[in-house]
Amino acid sequence: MAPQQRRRARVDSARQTAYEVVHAVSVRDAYANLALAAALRDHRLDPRDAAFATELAHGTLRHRGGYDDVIGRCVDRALTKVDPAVLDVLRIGTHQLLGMRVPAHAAVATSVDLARSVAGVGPSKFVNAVLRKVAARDSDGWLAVTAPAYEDDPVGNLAARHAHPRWVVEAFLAALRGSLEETAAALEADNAAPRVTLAAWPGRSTVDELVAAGAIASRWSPHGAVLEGGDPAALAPIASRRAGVQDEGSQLVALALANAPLDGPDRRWLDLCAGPGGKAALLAGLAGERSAQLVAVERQPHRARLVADALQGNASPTLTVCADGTVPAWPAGSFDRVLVDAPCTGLGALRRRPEARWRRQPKDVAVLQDLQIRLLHSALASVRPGGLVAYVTCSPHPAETREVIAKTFAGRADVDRIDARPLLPRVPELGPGPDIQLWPHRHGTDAMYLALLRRLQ
Ligand SMILES: C[S@@+](CC[C@H](N)C(=O)[O-])C[C@H]1O[C@@H](n2cnc3c(N)ncnc32)[C@H](O)[C@@H]1O
Repeated sequence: MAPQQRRRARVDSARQTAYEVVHAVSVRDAYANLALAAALRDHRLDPRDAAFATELAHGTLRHRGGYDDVIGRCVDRALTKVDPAVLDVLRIGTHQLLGMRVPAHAAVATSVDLARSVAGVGPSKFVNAVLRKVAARDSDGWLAVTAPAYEDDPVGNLAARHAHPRWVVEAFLAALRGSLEETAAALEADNAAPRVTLAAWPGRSTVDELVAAGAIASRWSPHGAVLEGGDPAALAPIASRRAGVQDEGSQLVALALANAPLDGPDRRWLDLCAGPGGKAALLAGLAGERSAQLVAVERQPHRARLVADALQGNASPTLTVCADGTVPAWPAGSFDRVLVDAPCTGLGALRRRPEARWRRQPKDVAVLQDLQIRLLHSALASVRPGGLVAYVTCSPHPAETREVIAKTFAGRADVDRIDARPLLPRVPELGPGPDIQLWPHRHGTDAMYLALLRRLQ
């Protein structure tokens, strides 16, 4: 198509912004939050248009699997044969039709304009024809076609209804010990935007300062505060890097490790998987209050730099090391407390990463489990006898949580499990123990998992 032909279509900036984000995720595997921030900057949208573009991009990405099913029933070829740019326009149009209150004529007309702009006149006619078919039913009408009946296949029904891949629903159901009702609540919670939570890093700022700046003290973390609206970066403690944006669940698991009773010395703390440094910043402040020192390890150089930045300004000395945590670069038994915040699927943080549920694949789990077990063995080698190890994931998938613990324990008589629940005495519904599972639908936090272990000899 000739460039002048593309230029003729008038596309509003909000939809153009959403398209750029959705397309960057589709073809470049971009992170939606980074792509959205860049696109919002480029297009300088006013707050109302920015909110519309954000909902359009996030909603489209969140529901992508379900929308592809609908679109697939409205085209005469496999979706792999549709131009990726055109497919993304169709997805954005479908979200306006089925997920937002955009009138059908506006959703179709603006999508036709967008298709003409990004792909040409021919594809814009195709988009018009397909979206008219999509518009023939509403969301419930399409679910009646695409979702299996709950009575026949409850997992398939929940997957379609709440826009999650089937394997993720199965993992949540297993983590929630077979409760379909709670699984539905967990899936629903994943589709709501989380509140912005802040952490006042001990020794650098206080919750009172965050409250004075407009936030509300958190329910459980004594270092947390919730910002109901506005840009967190505009708050003085955040701008001056004395506080950070951090989910309350992340704060709670770090606090459980820091507050667990420990016999003997308590001077050397290790964060084995520290990038980008949220928990390290909190732990470093807590360690400093007890004259302990935090060593933060991260394998990726650019993420190790982020850790060093986050720790800059900590009241007591810290050390950031760029290294592979599975190969300890320090003598065995060097540390008193060790955090393994293991690389994981991130299925516990789907609220913040709308595209992640469709990007992750079941085969990722086995690869990650192998690394998680190796990191946990390494942590157990790094802690002194009597010392504590916290194994943490932001995933509730049993293969990344209780299975990792069970497999690591197999053949080891030198490790004990500690009931972590009493360490968070005010937090309800932590699970049957001894480990802790937080959930968005129960706690309003990411689905963080924590197992606390003590090295015996
Ligand atoms: C879940 S993230 C940690 C989040 C971090 N604790 C925070 O609160 O900001 C896991 C991190 O482990 C790092 N990682 C992966 N493999 C590693 C390894 N073998 N050794 C050390 N770090 C590793 C990843 O690059 C990633 O930054």
